[in-house]
Amino acid sequence: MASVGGLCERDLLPPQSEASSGLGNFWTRSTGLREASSPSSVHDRDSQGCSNPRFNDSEERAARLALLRNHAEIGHSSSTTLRIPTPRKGGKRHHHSAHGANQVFSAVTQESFDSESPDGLKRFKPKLPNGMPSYVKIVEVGVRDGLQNEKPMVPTAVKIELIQRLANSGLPVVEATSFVSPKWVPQLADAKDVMAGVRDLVAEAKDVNSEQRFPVLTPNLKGFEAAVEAGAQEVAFFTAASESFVKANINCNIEESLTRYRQICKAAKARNIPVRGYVSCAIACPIEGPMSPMEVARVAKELFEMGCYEISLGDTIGVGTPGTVLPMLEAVLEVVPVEHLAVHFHDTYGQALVNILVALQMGVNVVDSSVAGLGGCPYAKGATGNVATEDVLYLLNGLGIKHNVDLKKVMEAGDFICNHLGKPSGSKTAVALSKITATQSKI
Ligand SMILES: CC(C)(COP(=O)([O-])OP(=O)([O-])OC[C@H]1O[C@@H](n2cnc3c(N)ncnc32)[C@H](O)[C@@H]1OP(=O)([O-])[O-])[C@@H](O)C(=O)NCCC(=O)NCCSC(=O)C[C@@](C)(O)CC(=O)[O-]
Repeated sequence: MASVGGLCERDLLPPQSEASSGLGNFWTRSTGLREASSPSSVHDRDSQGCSNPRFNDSEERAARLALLRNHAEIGHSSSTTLRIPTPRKGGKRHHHSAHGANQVFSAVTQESFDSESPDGLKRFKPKLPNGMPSYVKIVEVGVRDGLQNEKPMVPTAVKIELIQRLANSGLPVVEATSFVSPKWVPQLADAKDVMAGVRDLVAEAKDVNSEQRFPVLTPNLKGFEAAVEAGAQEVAFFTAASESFVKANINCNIEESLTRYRQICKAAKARNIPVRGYVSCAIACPIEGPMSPMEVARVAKELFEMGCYEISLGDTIGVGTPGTVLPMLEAVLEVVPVEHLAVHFHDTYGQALVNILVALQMGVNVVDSSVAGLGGCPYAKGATGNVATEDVLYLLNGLGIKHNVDLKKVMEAGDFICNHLGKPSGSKTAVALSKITATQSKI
């Protein structure tokens, strides 16, 4: 077993792992519905690049939502309530005495250990709620969303090396930079040079028909043309559910942003370039406060209908909890199929992972994250970066969900950029694992 810096591979796994194959079977057994498949390649996707149709029709989706409600009863009044039912036996609420509860607990824990772990270590077998995807695509946004918030200029060579390291970890998507106004985002003024530095990586990914993509942000046609000229093979644009945020971020209103993006979609379609769309402030806006799920859904639907193959729903300031994320996702799922959705959580209040769990339960299988939790929001004081990629990988490992990313290499990329920035990692997983030595570790 490989060991790096006192860390060995098993340290990178939570107290259970590698059981993704059982997940889908469990889903199929419990529901009688078709098992969701992992996308073999993003190139297999439909005209705008989508595959892995997780819900073919609204009946399946309704069935999943019904299942979810069994786990968490959802109130449909204006303030949503989540109620986790207590265990039932014989149709009645079942109350354990303290002694009984201990007996039940020890039986459960013994059953839950996997005695056939290949390395002889005790691991918990994943015991998952229904409806989880068997594969999750991670969209790494640290180089763009993370670094755009850093005041000191990061040298182009450091950005290029960071992209190379992240790509080398197996991450299927690494957002490389933004072709935005350098007056608005000075940190990314070197977009053209960054793309020149990763040109070989981008070309190689295309040549070998690999899954790997290096999209760039483009806020208008000018940015799109510059991105294409610099060799971009995929672009993303961004609007929001909040008028004030759109004005602050791209100096126009929501409708004007949609008009710009229809132009980009048309130009991108002519060149066969896949387009991703972001809806910021999907939960709340730093200027306007809480957002209506219906407005988030309306904007997401517009982006989907104009040709975005994926819509990423951003909790830009990281204020969401399952209580607000769930009704937002429900509203969006009414108008955009789940296989076209991604979630993008910032972790300001430490809610990102639990929100991701809710999204997974809803069938979403694309998660944006940022190495070492880099980032923030220039319009919201105190807002922290995206959920750390390392933390998402640890969660997925624990759930037995495939992701095809090497956590150790992501941690090394995180060390690289944190050393450069002179700041500690924002990833709890990276911090914890970096303190564990191979001999100490029992996990
Ligand atoms: C959209 C604009 C350009 C409008 O800005 P504007 O000032 O209204 O634009 P303009 O058309 O009047 O042009 C002003 C100047 O910018 C130039 N310009 C115009 N366009 C470009 C371009 N593409 N690339 C380079 N230069 C450009 C243009 O040529 C001109 O140059 P000048 O004549 O003054 O020398 C500006 O507001 C902008 O660049 N905004 C970008 C803001 C940004 O990048 N925000 C962060 C990304 S969003 C985000 O992080 C959220 C997300 C996606 O992660 C999800 C989440 O967390 O919710």
